[in-house]
Amino acid sequence: MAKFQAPVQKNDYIDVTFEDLTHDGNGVAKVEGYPLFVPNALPGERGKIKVVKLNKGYGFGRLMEIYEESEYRVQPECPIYKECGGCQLQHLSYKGQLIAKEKQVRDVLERIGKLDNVVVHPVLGMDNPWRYRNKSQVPIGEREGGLIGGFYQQRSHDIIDMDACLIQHEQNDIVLRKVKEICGKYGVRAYNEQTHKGTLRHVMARNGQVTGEIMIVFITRTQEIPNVKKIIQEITKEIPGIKSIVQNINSKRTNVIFGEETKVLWGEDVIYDFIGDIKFAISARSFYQVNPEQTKVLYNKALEYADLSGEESVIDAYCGIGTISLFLAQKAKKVFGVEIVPEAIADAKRNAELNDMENAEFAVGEAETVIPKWYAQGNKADVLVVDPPRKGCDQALLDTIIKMKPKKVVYVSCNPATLARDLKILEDGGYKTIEVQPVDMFPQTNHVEAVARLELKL
Ligand SMILES: C[S@@+](CC[C@H](N)C(=O)[O-])C[C@H]1O[C@@H](n2cnc3c(N)ncnc32)[C@H](O)[C@@H]1O
Repeated sequence: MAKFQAPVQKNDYIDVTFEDLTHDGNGVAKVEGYPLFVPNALPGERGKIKVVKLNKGYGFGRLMEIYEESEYRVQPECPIYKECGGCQLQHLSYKGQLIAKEKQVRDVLERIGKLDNVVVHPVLGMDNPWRYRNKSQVPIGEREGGLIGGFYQQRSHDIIDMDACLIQHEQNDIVLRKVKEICGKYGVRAYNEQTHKGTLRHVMARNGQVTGEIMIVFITRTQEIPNVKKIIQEITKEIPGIKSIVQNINSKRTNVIFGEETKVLWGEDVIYDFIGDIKFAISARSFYQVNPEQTKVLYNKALEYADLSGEESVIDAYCGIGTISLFLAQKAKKVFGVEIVPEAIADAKRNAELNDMENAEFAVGEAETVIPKWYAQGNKADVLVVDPPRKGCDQALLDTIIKMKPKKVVYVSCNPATLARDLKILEDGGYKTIEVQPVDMFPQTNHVEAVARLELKL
């Protein structure tokens, strides 16, 4: 077999023009068609790079000098942007981010979904693309006897201590600073991955941005937290708005954050928040969208695409705590939600009651198991909504949708690549993708959400 020969050598210094941006925020330059991915470079820029790694079909470079800057390049706002892995696009203006995200969605729909003619609308962005996150979840470490907490440095497990995160709601910054200070003062040791000793692994803070209610979750290796009573006393005194303090125990040697056991240390087991007029109870383990302002935009778009008259039976697959289900239930005859996390389904049932909605029912289980079972029992939906995790829908669910033939499918996605893959399967199975609306739920990062409207072809 012929040995692979790249048109450049490792450690070469070369001048390039950047043509594109990858989905993970790297600039792309091509040398004789061979792509080189370069962090921090932007489309339209010219500069000098050092070639640092060569793979068979692509390589990596380091940006050494920019000769011509993109009109969209800006100074990153955050002082730890370079070290922290949380944001990838702070060096691109917000207008530039929206243009790049629209292109990203359009490109994968064409490349993976083979959908050349689908209408992709401009991304719906935020007026203020900062301080939007309602949830902060950080690993805890130690330095000079005190506790530190923040993000892992890119491609490492070294913790960058963080006092403020500019995409985080200010309330969560305050909570995290206080928790580090108070727990450190009372002798709580951070968990050490190497020795598998110490107590505190992660801290999660979540706030209801409409209600101002706060939940803190301590994720610990051990059942006991030293001086826990004093810690709680001080936290509840120092943090206004605190409604719930919860402990989750994860005693395994693992990268997975949460363990199986969750117990309430103080206050309620949930906090409450509103999206639009609907009130939601949110427990520690339940998924809840991190950007509430844009969630309303996203759910209203899903509701618009479902185009309900009040007579429809609707299935909401991957329903979480029933957020989309209850939005749809306002306009549908009946909504059936399915979700794999039992705590989330308990929240969903509580949420239906909380809002006096009697036309929503919820089931625990895998969407790909429960929905085929419903179909086998003769149950059908007029409209089916899916909002899967990043890996997209399971093939068994897509097969059932194709057999069940709901007139409309609304696909909410946080990963354009799996969205495109699944739309292709649904298109091959008799659906037409009419339009796709990207929504920027995650400004400053490379992530983008999108909602697609599909109709059954006649
Ligand atoms: C992107 S979230 C969407 C949740 C909800 N629609 C919302 O907007 O808040 C995906 C949800 O799917 C759930 N999930 C993951 N795999 C699943 C599966 N195989 N079957 C059902 N639910 C699943 C997750 O627990 C999570 O709540």
